[in-house]
Amino acid sequence: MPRAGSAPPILDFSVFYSNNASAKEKLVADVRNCCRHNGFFQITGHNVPLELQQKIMEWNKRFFDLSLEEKMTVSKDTTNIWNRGYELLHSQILEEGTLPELKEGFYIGDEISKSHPYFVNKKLNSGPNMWPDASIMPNVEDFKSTALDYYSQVVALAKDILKVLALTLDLDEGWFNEFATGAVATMRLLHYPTQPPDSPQKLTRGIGAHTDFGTITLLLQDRVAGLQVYDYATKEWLDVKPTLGAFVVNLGNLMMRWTNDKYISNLHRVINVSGEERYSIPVFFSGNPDFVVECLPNCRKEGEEAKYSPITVEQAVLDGYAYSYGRVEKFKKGAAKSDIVVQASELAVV
Ligand SMILES: O=C(O)CCC(=O)C(=O)O
Ligand SMILES: [Fe+2]
Repeated sequence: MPRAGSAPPILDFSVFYSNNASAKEKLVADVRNCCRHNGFFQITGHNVPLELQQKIMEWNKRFFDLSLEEKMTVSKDTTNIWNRGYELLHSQILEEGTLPELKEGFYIGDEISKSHPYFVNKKLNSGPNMWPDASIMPNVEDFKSTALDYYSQVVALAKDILKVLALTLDLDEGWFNEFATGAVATMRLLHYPTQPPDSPQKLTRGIGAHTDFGTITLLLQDRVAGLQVYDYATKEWLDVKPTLGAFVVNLGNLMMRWTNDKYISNLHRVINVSGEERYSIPVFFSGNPDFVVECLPNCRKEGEEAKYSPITVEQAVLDGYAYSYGRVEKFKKGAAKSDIVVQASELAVV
């Protein structure tokens, strides 16, 4: 476990909070295997209540049900200097050679003010959240408190998962504490309209094949499938079917870098051909922006070189953003259009 060709397993995280040492050891071993295999696993038995997951998912739907004009009142491009608020359909291309993505989003982070040092110093695009006006969204206070409660509980869970990850690497359980203090994490509500039947199959993506830029991502899916993880052994895309109450956890590029590629930050994508609207909520845990990530002590042998040079969390994550959003700019200017068909058909994995 896990075998080649099998979807990310569901692990019972409740043993982390128990006194059962052998069950905890088994959890650590299972997580370690997943990290080495494809960097994906799912967890149930965590402390985030099902009702809270369902409530934020309801708000997710209600937000995207607003008219375009209403959503544009909290557009992230009206500020264009920090990464909060509404993002239009077709704003990203994460997979080279595919069309702008069939998804819209709403970015939320820590509820900070304009005097917060992370905003003043433009740390990792942090800034005040943008909430719709009550004239547009009655009961917006409930949206806000639900979103912030959910956000803080998922961030707390991410910190517990980091403790398990430390144990998988034979490090002290608190090894990531300093990195996790003052951490930046970003949550996005996502809506994937169903793919129109006449859209080009090979070029259309809800989100193109990509790896996440940060450290770990905790994803909540609603009941509509569409998420797929690439399996290198079988060269197949594996469906990650939604499971009530479960979080999908995956490692990001920073964790791969940190472990000298011992752990995998894996390709995944969303294609929504279900005929239904799909909603999901990833929380991207980046870490303290100023923390310097360098090869962990026991992830290379004596005398062996680290594959990557040390980098701050901030630099690593911003590089990832520039890469994906830059591609859309290129596309809009028409520069990439002639390449699209060729590149997409060359992909071994479409
Ligand atoms: O919506 C999903 O299921 C996946 C989202 C995702 O991979 C991302 O936002 O990075
Ligand atoms: Fe992702």
